[in-house]
Amino acid sequence: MYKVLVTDKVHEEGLNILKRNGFEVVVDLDAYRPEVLKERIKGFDVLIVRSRTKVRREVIEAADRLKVIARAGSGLDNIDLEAAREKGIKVVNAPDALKNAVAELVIAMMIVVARKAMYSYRALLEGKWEKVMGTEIAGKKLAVIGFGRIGREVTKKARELGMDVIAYDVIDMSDVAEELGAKFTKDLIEAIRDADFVTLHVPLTPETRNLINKDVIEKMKDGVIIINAARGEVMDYKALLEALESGKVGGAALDVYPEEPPQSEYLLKLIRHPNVFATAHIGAQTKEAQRRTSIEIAHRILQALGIERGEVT
Ligand SMILES: O=C(O)[C@H](O)COP(=O)(O)O
Repeated sequence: MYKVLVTDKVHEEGLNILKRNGFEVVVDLDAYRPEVLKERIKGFDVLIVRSRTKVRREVIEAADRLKVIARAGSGLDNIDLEAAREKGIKVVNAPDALKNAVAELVIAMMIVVARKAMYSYRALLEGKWEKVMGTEIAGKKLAVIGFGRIGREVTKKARELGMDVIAYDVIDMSDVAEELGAKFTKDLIEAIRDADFVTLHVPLTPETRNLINKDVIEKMKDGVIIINAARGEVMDYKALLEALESGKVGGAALDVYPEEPPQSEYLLKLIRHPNVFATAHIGAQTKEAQRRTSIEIAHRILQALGIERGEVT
């Protein structure tokens, strides 16, 4: 019988699929801490995590039976893929299940910041009636940085709302962009240069760490609005704070941070900035996405173990 350890909140529907297949499923939400996980992992064949659990080399090396690490979500930056590969442990994720949830949040964030709605709301809480003046998103130019599943979903929705989209990626995807009525470039600066809105959708890798740095921000249009629902580390938030303070950046919406929850002084300053709308990594936090993710991940686990047919990517 396969034993599964779940260290983050995962929808029960996917876990029930595993149980129906004879798996023993143990949910231990305290085991996400690396020092606990190192011990707890022993005896388990499958580990299911979200972004909170960091599956580092020490954990992987301490595992004695582990065959599959399942990321109930998309980003794999919290898993040491190299260490897993070395031990022959398969890593699976569910990149399709949450793209709509993230894309909807990104569209909402663009509108909230463009309309300065967060400012009006904060003022209202203080008893002030602030009829702030905003801008519309229709007819504006959006740069989508990273043209994977989420970037493409954002593009689709932004086009429906009348935005002009330019997509950037390192892989040529001009055909897909054309189908969605967007332009495509492999040149980051070309993508951001004239954009009114910039939204980030790259995975966190050594190549994308700090991708949106001070130099890149300087090349953006004055008053640009930046959205980050990808990973905090892909952008230099100290540079963003400076750019917000100087007025170079007109506003920002952030769902992710280099430390979660954010505690450093500059991050707290950033999320308290009047032109910032910030949320707590809720991109994939919808009932629909969590349900779909758990089901997708259950099937990928069954496939990885050869119980069900299908390709494991
Ligand atoms: O990469 C992801 O799947 C998203 O960022 C969501 O992360 P979470 O599952 O930790 O909420």
